[in-house]
Amino acid sequence: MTATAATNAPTLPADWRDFFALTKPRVMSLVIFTGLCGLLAAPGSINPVIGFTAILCIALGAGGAAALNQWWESDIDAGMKRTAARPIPGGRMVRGDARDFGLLLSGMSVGTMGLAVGWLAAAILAFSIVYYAVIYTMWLKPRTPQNIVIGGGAGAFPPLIGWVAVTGEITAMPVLLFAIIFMWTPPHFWALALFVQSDYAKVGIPMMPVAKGERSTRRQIFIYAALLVPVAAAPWFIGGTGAIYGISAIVLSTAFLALSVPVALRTSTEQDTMKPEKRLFAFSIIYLFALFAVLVADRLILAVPSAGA
Ligand code: HEM
Ligand SMILES: CC(C)=CCC/C(C)=C/CC/C(C)=C/COP(=O)(O)OP(=O)(O)O
Repeated sequence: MTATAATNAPTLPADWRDFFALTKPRVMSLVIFTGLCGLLAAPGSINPVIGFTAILCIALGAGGAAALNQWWESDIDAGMKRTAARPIPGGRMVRGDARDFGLLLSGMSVGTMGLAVGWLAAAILAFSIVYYAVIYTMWLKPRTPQNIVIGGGAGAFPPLIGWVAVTGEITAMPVLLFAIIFMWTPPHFWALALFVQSDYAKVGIPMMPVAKGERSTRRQIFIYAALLVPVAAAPWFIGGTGAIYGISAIVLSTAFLALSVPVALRTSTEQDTMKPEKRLFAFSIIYLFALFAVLVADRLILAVPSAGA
């Protein structure tokens, strides 16, 4: 919960698998993918080696921030079933090693991004690391049920960073890509929080279902999913993409909204198997992968002259 809280003494030596686990690789795969899609969808071109370096830096920065997150909240992780086996609460790593690893990855990623790619992309990367590790993890998460609404901004930066790595400037399109993930994060996370809420309650984290109740959380999931429909389609409305993206975005977002309806209509007395919540959470991940894939497909198809004329 805090950097000074007591944690288990490690009983096993950490190996590379524990350091890898510290970067939350499964969650980060989508972070890296959205960053890559931001880079590939941006107008103009980038030297492939520099483009690869930019994506590597996003991966290292996100992994470093995840390590700092686990350094800070190892006692919270120890108290929840879902996270108790992580390297620190699992007794395989000392907290200081996680902190040093996180700082090293973060420093290397920002420095390399600045020197090899550009300082605007590096500054946004640095800000997103601080956003996740400090603003979200240390400040908002233990204090307010709005933690992930505001904190969700951290995970929304990668496509913006990828885009800026190519163009060197912040324009409407990368801001819209940021806005899409920003709107997507509350339904993504609260769907999961509804079926692991007892874990969060146990460790005193005021996640929305714990702090404001299920009814309010379910209503808010629907509201954010509804807002996501126009926000996801906005890149098409402003002429930043073609119809391939636009129509796919509307179809995907409408499906996401449709899956949020049974979640919104249920009441707290209907706990049972939590099937609608699990379905919405699983689809949230497919949704974002698909939306960003289609953004790139749209750009590549439109860029091929024979396909457009
Ligand atoms: C504050 C914002 C967010 C919160 C609180 C959150 C929380 C979570 C949690 C607790 C899980 C459960 C699995 C695990 O512990 O690894 C999860 C899964 C996942 N999240 Fe998020 N998430 C957030 C934002 C994001 C963002 C921005 C992305 C990517 C763009 C993302 C991608 C994923 C993916 C891919 C999984 C599935 C991982 C697996 O298969 O185990 N999340 N998220
Ligand atoms: C480039 C860069 C820094 C990107 C940021 C990456 C990113 C996806 C940040 C936000 C979200 C995230 C994984 C939250 C997990 O919540 P949690 O840490 O509260 O979850 P837990 O309960 O599993 O620890």
